[in-house]
Amino acid sequence: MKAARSGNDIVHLEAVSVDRLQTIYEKGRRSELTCPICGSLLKLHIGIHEPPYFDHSFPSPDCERAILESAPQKITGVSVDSQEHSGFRLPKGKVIRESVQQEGPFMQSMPIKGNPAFLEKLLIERSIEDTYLTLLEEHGVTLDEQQMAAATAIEGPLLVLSGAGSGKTRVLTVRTAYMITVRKVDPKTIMLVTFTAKAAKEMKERLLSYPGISASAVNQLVSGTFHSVFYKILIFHEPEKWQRNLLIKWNWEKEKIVKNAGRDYGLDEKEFAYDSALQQIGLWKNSLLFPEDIKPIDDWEIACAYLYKKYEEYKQKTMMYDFDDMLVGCYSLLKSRSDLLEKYKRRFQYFLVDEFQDINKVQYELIKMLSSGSNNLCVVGDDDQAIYSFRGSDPSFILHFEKDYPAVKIVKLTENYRSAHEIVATANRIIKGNQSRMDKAMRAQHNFSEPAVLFFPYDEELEATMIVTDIQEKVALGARPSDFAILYRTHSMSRAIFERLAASSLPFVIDQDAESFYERRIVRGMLAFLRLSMQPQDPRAAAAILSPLFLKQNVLQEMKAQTILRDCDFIDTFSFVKTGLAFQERKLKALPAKIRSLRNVKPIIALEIVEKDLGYQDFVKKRGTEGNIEKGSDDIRDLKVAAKQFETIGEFLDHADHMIGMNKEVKQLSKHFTDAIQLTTIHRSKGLEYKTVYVLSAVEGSIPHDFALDSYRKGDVVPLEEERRLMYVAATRASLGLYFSIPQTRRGKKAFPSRFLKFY
Ligand SMILES: Nc1ncnc2c1ncn2[C@@H]1O[C@H](COP(=O)(O)OP(=O)(O)OP(=O)(O)O)[C@@H](O)[C@H]1O
Repeated sequence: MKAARSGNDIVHLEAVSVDRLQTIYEKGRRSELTCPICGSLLKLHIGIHEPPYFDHSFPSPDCERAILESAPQKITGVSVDSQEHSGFRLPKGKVIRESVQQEGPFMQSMPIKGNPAFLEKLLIERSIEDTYLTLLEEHGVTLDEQQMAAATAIEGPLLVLSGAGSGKTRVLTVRTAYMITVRKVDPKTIMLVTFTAKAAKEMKERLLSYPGISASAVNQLVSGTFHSVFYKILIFHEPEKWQRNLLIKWNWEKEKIVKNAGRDYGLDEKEFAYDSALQQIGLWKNSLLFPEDIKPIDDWEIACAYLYKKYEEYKQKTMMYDFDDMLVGCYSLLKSRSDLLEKYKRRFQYFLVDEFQDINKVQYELIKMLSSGSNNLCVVGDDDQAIYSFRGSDPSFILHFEKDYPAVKIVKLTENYRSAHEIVATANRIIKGNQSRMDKAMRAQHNFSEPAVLFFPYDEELEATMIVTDIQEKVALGARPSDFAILYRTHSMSRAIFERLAASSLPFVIDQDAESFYERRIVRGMLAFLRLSMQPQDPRAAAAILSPLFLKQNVLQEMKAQTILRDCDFIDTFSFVKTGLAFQERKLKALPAKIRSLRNVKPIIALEIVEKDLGYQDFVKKRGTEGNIEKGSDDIRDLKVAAKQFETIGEFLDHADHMIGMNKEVKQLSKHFTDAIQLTTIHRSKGLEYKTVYVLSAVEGSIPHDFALDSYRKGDVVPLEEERRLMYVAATRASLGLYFSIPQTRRGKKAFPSRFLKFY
């Protein structure tokens, strides 16, 4: 149904501008839309596959006909008491004739076309026949020709280039089983390194289910992450140096140490991005660059290099160490003790390294050193899925593996067992745009799905609505919530989808470290102005706006005293604050009236005032939050998009508080839910698979991210290529359904489709 009554107005969808759809949708949720004919409640349905319509549960034939035939061009602009149409009288109401021209009509979704046709796989004669592999096949563990080659070539260096969904986990486990059962390799001499502890556990469990593999053999394998394997070596040889209670486990502990050092250096605790500095320190360390090796190129690196030096000194003095020290420590130990190195070279004869594309310098050097005796090094990875360079991972180790190991045998796993043909073909077209990669194309094993879909919501709000509606439709048809994943480039993009899911009855899970959008530092600071306008007596709201006003925290004491002395609220006290700077005091005198004015305007206007009139924009720029990935100014723009839906400051703040509470609740539930929609970053989705995947905001600036575009403009293509790999990883998580959202506006500005999808 295309028309609905909203108060005294008749809303006709074909005459509604696309930017108003979300507001109309919200009206439906609040039961403010009715059928103009029979008065039943209506909801606006905005899904992905069909144009929006009003959902009328039991329409009478009269409702249907009258509405169907009331084309907007015939009735728009007419303010009527009642109107004769096709023999029916439409009740009193002014038809909303909107500015369709203003933002344009709703844009219909479209399938990605032009993929090559699906080719049935030809049955290839097997060249490797092996009794054990036949036995495994009888257990349901089949291998294709390439997988078999990778599983059985156990001597010498081997690079297994495993495309997405090509069964590398299967290859690694079968290879291990094959070595133990057929080639009689002593499990104690096998080192199996995985990217996560979970992956190691899963592999061991799979191995145990294979014929001929005993629990004791599995227990004797040396397997785990780089950290766990090398830490064991360290505590065996230097127990006094690596005491467990001296391990710095958490980031907040590290932050405390560097913040102390930063204070002496004059860095502001609230304003300096210590988390990014710690990331930079880790990156240097994992690249085997020590404080004395750093040649800083700008102020930021000078500050980080200072903190790095102080951080290392602190650890040395207190005998403490962190996770990065484990690898660097083991590297130094083996470098300085040739006797030990020889011992381990003899002990380990076979090396298997998973996710090799994400290896960093210290990990690579360790493995190279240890395997230099036997030379039996098998590395498995996909250069197209290298997405961790910000942590020091370096895809050039996989790309140039042949240089270090000229005798390497390369096996390419190109059969994709996970995703349907249309998804694989789309992913192939995405990744083909990268220059720096090994040439290969994945081939799907089945063709059981529709093409991937592009859809074009007006903004982030409509994007969230359309996705949730689509999931609701699919769940109604029998899909399980855990079939779905909603993936995004950065966590801050998940605000709207979180809100829409929270308002639905669909179960969903989020990452444990995912903070609520409304708790982000920049957002919290901006909301504090609004809070103070509503609660002028609240010392916490007053304290929260001191930094943005470039005032020291101890000013609060003076303000508290003033509230008592002058019997006034905190807003008034700003005009009495003495800073010794005439221009600042003049500004502060004008502040109370401005802050008080906020409560009487719409939230979006209030935020504009805070941003421009009250200097928040300057504060964000000056505090140095305009870093690489997360920009403070983006948070402001995101907050303004969220605020647009609310009429009063009170409603908006209640909503923000409710969402902060919901975030905690959902995180708690996320620990227990098994059948739930997954909301996560593309980085975190690596290695996982879902039936249906939605990729949020596949537009320029989001993916590829702005910082990669900046680098590209300056002539550096490397970050852009990593962004393309991220898009590839996102696409290849889907087995049956893949949706890219291309909002027409993002953060309040016109958006342009991601260059990675420019083939449609
Ligand atoms: N030879 C095979 N025949 C049938 N199914 C297979 C075969 N090999 C692997 N699979 C299945 O294909 C899917 C993908 O395998 P797996 O998860 O090991 O891929 P992957 O290479 O690790 O993927 P990614 O790198 O994209 O995370 C799994 O469901 C696995 O059981």
